[in-house]
Amino acid sequence: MDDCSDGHAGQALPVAAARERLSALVAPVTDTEVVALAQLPGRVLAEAVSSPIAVPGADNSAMDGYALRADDLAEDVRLEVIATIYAGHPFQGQVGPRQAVRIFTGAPVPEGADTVVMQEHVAVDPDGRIGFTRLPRPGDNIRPAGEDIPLGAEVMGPGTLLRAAEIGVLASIGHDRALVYRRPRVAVLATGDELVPPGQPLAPGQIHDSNSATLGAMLWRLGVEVVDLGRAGDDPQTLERLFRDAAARCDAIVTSGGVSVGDADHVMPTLKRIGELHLWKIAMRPGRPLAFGRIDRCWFFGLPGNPVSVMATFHQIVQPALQRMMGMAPRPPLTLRATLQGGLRKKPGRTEFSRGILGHGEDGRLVVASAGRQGSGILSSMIRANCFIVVPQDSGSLEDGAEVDVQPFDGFVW
Ligand SMILES: Nc1nc2c(c(=O)[nH]1)N[C@H]1C(S)=C(S)[C@@H](COP(=O)(O)OP(=O)(O)OC[C@H]3O[C@@H](n4cnc5c(N)ncnc54)[C@H](O)[C@@H]3O)O[C@H]1N2
Ligand code: MOO
Ligand SMILES: [Mg+2]
Repeated sequence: MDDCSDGHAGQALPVAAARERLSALVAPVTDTEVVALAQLPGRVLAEAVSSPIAVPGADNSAMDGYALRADDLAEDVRLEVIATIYAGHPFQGQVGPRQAVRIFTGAPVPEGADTVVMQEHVAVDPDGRIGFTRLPRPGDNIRPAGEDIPLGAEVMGPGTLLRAAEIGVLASIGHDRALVYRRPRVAVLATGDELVPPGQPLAPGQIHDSNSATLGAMLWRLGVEVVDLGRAGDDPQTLERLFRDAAARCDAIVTSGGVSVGDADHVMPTLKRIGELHLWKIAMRPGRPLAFGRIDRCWFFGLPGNPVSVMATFHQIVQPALQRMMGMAPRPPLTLRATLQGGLRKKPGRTEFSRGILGHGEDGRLVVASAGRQGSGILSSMIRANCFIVVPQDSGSLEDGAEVDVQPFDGFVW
């Protein structure tokens, strides 16, 4: 059965269309809060930030050496050293003709001087005067005021994901906090009568719930607030109660399992009954029977139960939508072209995200090979893989040597 009887979603939607539908519906969380620097990694900036200062604030030395006047650059000249300047200790005086100052990296260049010679290129006479063993060019080794950030420059805009570099720039312009969007609160629920939490023994027919752990890790890496709802059995009443509770206090719910067409698959009908179903089934493999909708103001992502389907649908569908909720500017996944080694079996009909191992061939070109068996229950192969090989929906099997798109796991969520 490939139909969704409410008419919202008939055939499985192509991946690009599913992404478009989600991004048209899901809006950023609008609440903001002020957060201190140490808590900023992974947060999203909610305002434009301009620099109240120039960075650096003054011309300063890039080397340990001597600051002097370019006019005095000559082989046979001798300069009198009139002061020593350390970083943090500006010199108030002037450097006149035939004068130099001893200067260290980061120290402000005094008035009159316009060139720094590194100390390795200087000979010091017994009387303390200096000459050159190698002549610098005029202006050498001076970092001009504002060379990193001019006074008043806008350094980043709203929607910027704050990583180490962004947080460092905020610090460099003197900000010890930033206005950021509130982190979306995302509930995680694993469904299935067979599920037992890790740490407890298995009875016959049971399996450990790995999806909660995988989803928790991916959501943590993404930077949302995770609410772990644990596990629910395949019972519509229980699901309804948990969905309603989560919808009342979360911005999104991510479930796994029970979303296909089996008699114990109650997630999609429950969502339809108590909320809105916007989309069911995406033409992707793994991950076809994904259900997306909302309950009141809470977005709902019903992911398939198979562990690799969870990771693939999270990467392709859930993550971009949550990034949008986080207020982030869209970041399409990095896609590279590589030469396939060894071929790939595929039937036309769904875009396939095959686990691949990407590297360089002998001629230096990018090559990719299958990470092994591609069953959607084979989670351990995600450890070996370092990319998805993206095989288009209408494509059949690919031969050895075919050119393919690959999406490297970017270290952000994986
Ligand atoms: N007749 C059809 N059967 C199936 C179809 C179909 O189109 N027609 N689609 C298949 C595809 S594709 C997928 S994907 C799965 C999705 O099934 P569900 O979302 O209903 O997931 P479950 O049936 O609950 O579980 C599938 C599989 O995953 C294991 N699982 C579930 N939860 C967890 C967990 N938290 N941790 C680890 N493993 C979990 C579960 O035991 C099952 O083995 O449906 C196909 N069937
Ligand atoms: O869509 Mo499913 O994840 O192929 O087994
Ligand atoms: Mg099922």
